[in-house]
Amino acid sequence: MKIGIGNDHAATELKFAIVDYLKEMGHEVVNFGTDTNDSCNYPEYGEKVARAVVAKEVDLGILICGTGVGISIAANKVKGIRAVVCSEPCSARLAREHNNANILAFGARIVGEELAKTIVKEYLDASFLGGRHQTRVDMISEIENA
Ligand SMILES: O=C(CO)[C@H](O)[C@H](O)COP(=O)(O)O
Repeated sequence: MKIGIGNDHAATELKFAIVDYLKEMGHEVVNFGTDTNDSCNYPEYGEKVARAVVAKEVDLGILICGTGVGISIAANKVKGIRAVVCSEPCSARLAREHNNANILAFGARIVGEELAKTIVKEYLDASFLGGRHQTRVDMISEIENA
């Protein structure tokens, strides 16, 4: 898959580790994040990845800030985005299976590198189950269109 990744200054090292991990797994990665530790503003990167996802320039997005919270809030302002913050792998898998989440977010100040990799793997290995879950995802889209 082609994965868009974005991060702020709190998550630069973890971003590099996740980029390497994604490439090891055979994914193509587009880096929209900062590559330095200089203080910056997470909404910029959340929006960039979100717009790439809705434009289908990438298949899915991964966002990392200090907590994963702010950057996912920013991404969720873009129509069509279902960004989720996950600090453990079960939620990451179910976010894909039930919610068809198109962006995974987590916090570099919350999860360590190995846990982050497990969260990413569970998310990417899962597939949307459709059925009753499609009905609910459609209802979320209707809220956006109201
Ligand atoms: O987690 C975040 C947003 O949810 C940011 O990474 C965090 O707020 C940055 O904080 P600071 O400027 O103090 O490094």
